[in-house]
Amino acid sequence: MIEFRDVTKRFPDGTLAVDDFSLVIPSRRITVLVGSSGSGKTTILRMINRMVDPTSGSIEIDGQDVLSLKPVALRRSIGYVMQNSGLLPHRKVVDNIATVPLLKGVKKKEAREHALELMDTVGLERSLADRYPSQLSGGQQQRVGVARGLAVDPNILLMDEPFGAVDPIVRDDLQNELLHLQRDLDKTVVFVTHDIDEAFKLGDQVVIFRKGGIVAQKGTPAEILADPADDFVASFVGADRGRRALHVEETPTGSVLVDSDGRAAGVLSGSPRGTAAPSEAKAATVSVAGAPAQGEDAS
Ligand SMILES: Nc1ncnc2c1ncn2[C@@H]1O[C@H](COP(=O)(O)OP(=O)(O)OP(=O)(O)O)[C@@H](O)[C@H]1O
Repeated sequence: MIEFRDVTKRFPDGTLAVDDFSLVIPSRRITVLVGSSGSGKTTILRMINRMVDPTSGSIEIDGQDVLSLKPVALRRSIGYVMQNSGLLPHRKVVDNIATVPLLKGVKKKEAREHALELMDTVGLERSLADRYPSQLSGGQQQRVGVARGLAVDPNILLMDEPFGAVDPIVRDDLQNELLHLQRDLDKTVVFVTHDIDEAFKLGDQVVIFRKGGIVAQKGTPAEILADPADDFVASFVGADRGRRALHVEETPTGSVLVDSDGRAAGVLSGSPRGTAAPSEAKAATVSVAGAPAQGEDAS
């Protein structure tokens, strides 16, 4: 579990990037930070691995204050995937993936072998191993970025708009692969995006920011869709335009909240079957399959 407590970040030039931010990020789930540009999402992400340190407040990973951990060691133990993949242009794919293990002293042969296995994991042909990043498509480069993020077998994977620069079809593929990976590898993923559709697709927990870094709402996608906190959230998630107008469909296993595209947005429980209408969903317990269990904190 990662916990932000009353965290504020003011940069030396006076910019208040994060103001009194608190959040619990459950282990082995995907938490998505989504919202306006400049609302502090990247700064929050970077405070987890000490690329940025808070001005006040605390950030704990499994009860340990990150400020008590050495920044370099912490950074090398947490996966980080960024937009445009951040690959080193003069290094082959396999060496890009092996960068951090090599820095940590893993033998070259072993690091390369593991890198090839990671190429399998993220759906890259091993025949691409000796290419340079510029010889790959954007989607392939992002997969290399994900493989590199996984190379130290981190418990935590930070992803800063990792799929922002690829076309919608490739993006959809990469999102699906991330969901599969998460199911198989059980990482704690913190994911930053501008795209609310991406946030709802990937997030077990979604945190919506408004301008000024204020948290407008946090919850499971189903909770947010069923009960937007205010007009800003309703507009941001499209609920006000009916784009996501929710209705309840009965299935053999219970009541399922379905959006206007026919996608299941969540499962309703706590209301008698057949009686839950969208407006009543507020009163019901809404949960998304795979959402964090209460009190779970192991990583
Ligand atoms: N090193 C820095 N020095 C001064 N101000 C900074 C620095 N890094 C970020 N900021 C400012 O802090 C605020 C939050 O930036 P941040 O990058 O965290 O937002 P964001 O929500 O990730 O934005 P985007 O979605 O556009 O990437 C912005 O006003 C930004 O200009």
